[in-house]
Amino acid sequence: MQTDPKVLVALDFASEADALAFVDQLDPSACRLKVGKEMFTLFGPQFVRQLAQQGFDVFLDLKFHDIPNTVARAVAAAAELGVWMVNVHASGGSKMMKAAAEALAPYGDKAPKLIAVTMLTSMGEEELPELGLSANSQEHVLRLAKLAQASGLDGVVCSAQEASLLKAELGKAFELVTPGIRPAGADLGDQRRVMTPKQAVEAGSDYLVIGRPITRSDDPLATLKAINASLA
Ligand SMILES: O=c1ccn([C@@H]2O[C@H](COP(=O)(O)O)[C@@H](O)[C@H]2O)c(=O)[nH]1
Repeated sequence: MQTDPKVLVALDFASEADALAFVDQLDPSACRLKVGKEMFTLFGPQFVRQLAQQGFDVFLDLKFHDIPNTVARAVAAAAELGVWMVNVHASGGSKMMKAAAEALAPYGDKAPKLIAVTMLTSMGEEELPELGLSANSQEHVLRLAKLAQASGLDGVVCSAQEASLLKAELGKAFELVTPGIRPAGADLGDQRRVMTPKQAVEAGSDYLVIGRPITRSDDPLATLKAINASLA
């Protein structure tokens, strides 16, 4: 068993009972859990507390993006919930990210890791011009990641395709959380900038966010076990 599991299973279920039945089969030493917008909107903070009480590290993936005061209060509320990681959008800017980091300072070593979303892994480079951006995806992600680092954040959400560049430019300690992970041959769904679990870790990903390839697999436990084995 691992002491610092790299796989964060994305719990994107429409039913709380189905999610809890799935979680009951998991071991906190084999994976961490991610709760996103669907489950938090449906089942709220009590659902998150329950996962934490079952011994899981929880990444609360609500991608806060608002004025600095609102985001600061939201990340502090996440810290009160006892989550392990929380995130904001880097495109909210440095004032917003600094306010979030300052709001977590009083929690000391109990503070959740604070990370910033750079460019969604569902987006392809060809979508940047419609946002008024002339950079390619590596340049865009690097720019936002540098801003997040300068704002005092612990790391970023990016695609594993940008991981080696970010590690080289921003150093080993700046943590990279990478969704868009697909075992070889798996359905991509709406993900565009993808890599396999093994490639992602080799490229420098610290944590791999994996949802449907595990939760919708015929045998989710066997799939998780195979992914963990591929990383060993
Ligand atoms: O850039 C991002 C940011 C967040 N996500 C979230 O990760 C999971 C991925 O699920 P899969 O089923 O493995 O595609 C999902 O909860 C997203 O909201 C992301 O995919 N990309």
